[in-house]
Amino acid sequence: MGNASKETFLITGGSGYFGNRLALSLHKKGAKVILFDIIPPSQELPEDVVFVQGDIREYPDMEKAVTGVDCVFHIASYGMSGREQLNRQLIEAVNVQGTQNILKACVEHGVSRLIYTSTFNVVFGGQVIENGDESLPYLPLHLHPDHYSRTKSLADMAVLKANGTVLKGRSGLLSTCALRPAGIYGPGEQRHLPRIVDYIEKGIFRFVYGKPSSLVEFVHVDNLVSAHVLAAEALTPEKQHRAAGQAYFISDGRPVNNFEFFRPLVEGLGYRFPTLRLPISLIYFFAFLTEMIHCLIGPFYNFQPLLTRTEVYKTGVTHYFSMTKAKAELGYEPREYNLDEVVQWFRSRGHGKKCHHSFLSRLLLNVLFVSALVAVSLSFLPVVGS
Ligand SMILES: NC(=O)c1ccc[n+]([C@@H]2O[C@H](COP(=O)([O-])OP(=O)(O)OC[C@H]3O[C@@H](n4cnc5c(N)ncnc54)[C@H](O)[C@@H]3O)[C@@H](O)[C@H]2O)c1
Repeated sequence: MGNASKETFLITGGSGYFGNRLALSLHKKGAKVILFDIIPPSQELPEDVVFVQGDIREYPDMEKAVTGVDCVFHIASYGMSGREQLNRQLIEAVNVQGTQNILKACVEHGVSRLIYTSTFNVVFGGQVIENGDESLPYLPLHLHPDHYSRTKSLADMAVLKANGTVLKGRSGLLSTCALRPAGIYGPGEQRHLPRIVDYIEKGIFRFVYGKPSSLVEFVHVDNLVSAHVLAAEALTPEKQHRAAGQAYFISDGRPVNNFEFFRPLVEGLGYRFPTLRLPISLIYFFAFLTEMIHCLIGPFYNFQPLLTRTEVYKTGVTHYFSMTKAKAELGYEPREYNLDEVVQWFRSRGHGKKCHHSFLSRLLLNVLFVSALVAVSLSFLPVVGS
């Protein structure tokens, strides 16, 4: 990794799944790594990896953290999935104001490189995208059905706009870029996989939805780490600041049907893959109802919605991107991974089918499931007399 072994990297959101993995990789290469997060890392870190507890919403915290740093990986975010998606104020404060604080702190304290971990969602809002590239415009902000995607988009714009800002107190400019990953997977991933395994184990994963030909993408955590390391290099003068002011989509480069992608996990844990396929419009409506109900009773009982609308189209509507720009400009070469290590990770923690449900409990689950479906379908019908 060139000169990076002598450099100091700050990772915001460093206690999260991806931030932590990036930290370990940079540390292995001999770099000095500082993790910045509101919560301490859940895993033990090598002794010389520094953890700074702080909040990106607090500018003084950021000022302290960036002092003496060569390059920032801005990864901290809030509101991506589940019930978090519905906490609008916090999402805005972390994703937008937090990003502005970091950019300001970099300029004020002479940090010359910043890589932002963005998302596919900045251009995707439920429309079909086949082999899209970075020339695609941002999705108009009012079309984002969820706050997370809208605020990630605002942060992505702010980061790219800050590229070329004159640094205070030293010569030089701030170089920034945005990496826009697909859904992240890998052993120990905590955001999506445990929820999916929970649904499989509770017998809720009994159907798939959308067309079998719909394609989405994922990125293995280590491919995403390599893209970030390459992006940090591509912002240096040695690489002619090649990535400065640029955005890159990052995935494994293998479009796949969302549910087929998870088949090895379902079957690897000893469960039957569902054969029932439902129309995506029905599931979208169900997600809409769940969000409405959450809106009403969320302040008293903040339950985890089964699915949100964004999750429905992220999993059921075709959207995949070309890796040509990342390959050409960053030298990104995704390695091939499968879900074997993920299955092993869950199995080694006691997951996997152990015994068969009794006939009665299976019957009860089926009755519950069919009743829920009938209730949702009936709510599509106009009310008699109205
Ligand atoms: N997980 C995915 O599938 C996915 C897909 C596309 C993009 N991304 C982006 O990748 C990045 C990493 O994702 P992840 O799954 O590792 O997320 P994560 O939730 O595991 O990590 C985010 C970290 O940010 C920290 N954080 C939140 N608010 C903070 C604050 N105010 N101050 C300081 N730290 C704060 C959290 O404590 C957490 O440790 C995020 O920016 C996310 O938007 C993730």
